[in-house]
Amino acid sequence: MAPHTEQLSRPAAVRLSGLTRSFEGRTVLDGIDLDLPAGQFTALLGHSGSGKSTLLRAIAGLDHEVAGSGGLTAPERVSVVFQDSRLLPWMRVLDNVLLGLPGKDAADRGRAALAEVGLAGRERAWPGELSGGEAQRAALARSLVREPELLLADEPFGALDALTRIRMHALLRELWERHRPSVLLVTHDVDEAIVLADRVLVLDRGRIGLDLTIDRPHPRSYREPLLGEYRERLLAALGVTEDHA
Ligand SMILES: Nc1ncnc2c1ncn2[C@@H]1O[C@H](COP(=O)(O)OP(=O)(O)OP(=O)(O)O)[C@@H](O)[C@H]1O
Repeated sequence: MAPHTEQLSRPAAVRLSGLTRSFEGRTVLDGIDLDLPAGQFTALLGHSGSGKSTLLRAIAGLDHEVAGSGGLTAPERVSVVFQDSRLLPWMRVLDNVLLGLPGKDAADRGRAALAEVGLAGRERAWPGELSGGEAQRAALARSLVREPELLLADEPFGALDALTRIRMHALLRELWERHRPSVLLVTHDVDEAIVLADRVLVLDRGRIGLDLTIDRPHPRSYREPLLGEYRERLLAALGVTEDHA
């Protein structure tokens, strides 16, 4: 894995400067400064209500009321994956993947993307016929076929069972290795962040409370003892002590 210093020398895919967001007078994001270098896999942790989705929506360009002293830059091709697949139930899986995709070779690209996520042969299935994990695979295919420079993922595995989650982790990391988009993964799960990401941010009281580089080779295992040190630092930043555990 490239060391953090090397990553920082790459051009920033996302640059936030003084990003602020309030709802009804309550400040949720309080002047966030952040660079996400191109091609970096970053995870964002934080308590429920800390503003993770708000930050992600701002970066995705979905929030027009966000304010910033120096602004917000993000790449043109951005894909977003949510906790639910958001597949349209009246369209077959391949048509969901292709929705709005230009080009004569779109269908071939869509089929290739489905094959990449392990859904070859399911092109004509209806979303309702897919399991939760398969639906999320289809959602990933829909994102990847657009060749995003930035993939924003908001708890994409939050609704899946533990075994499916582990398989999806391996798949996401594999897809990242192959396509190298910048990734910002919002999660509640400290282990998911440590196993997948090369950099983990903790959002706390409207600011980035901790910015941690996970300098360990991939693939990583949850049982890897050296990851324990990162886990402890992240849990401490989240205010989780042994008493809470
Ligand atoms: N459209 C909105 N109107 C009013 N308040 C909002 C709106 N969107 C978000 N908030 C508030 O902003 C705060 C941050 O919400 P956000 O969804 O970003 O948190 P989160 O860290 O993603 O939470 P969770 O982990 O539970 O999904 C919450 O207190 C929420 O109620």
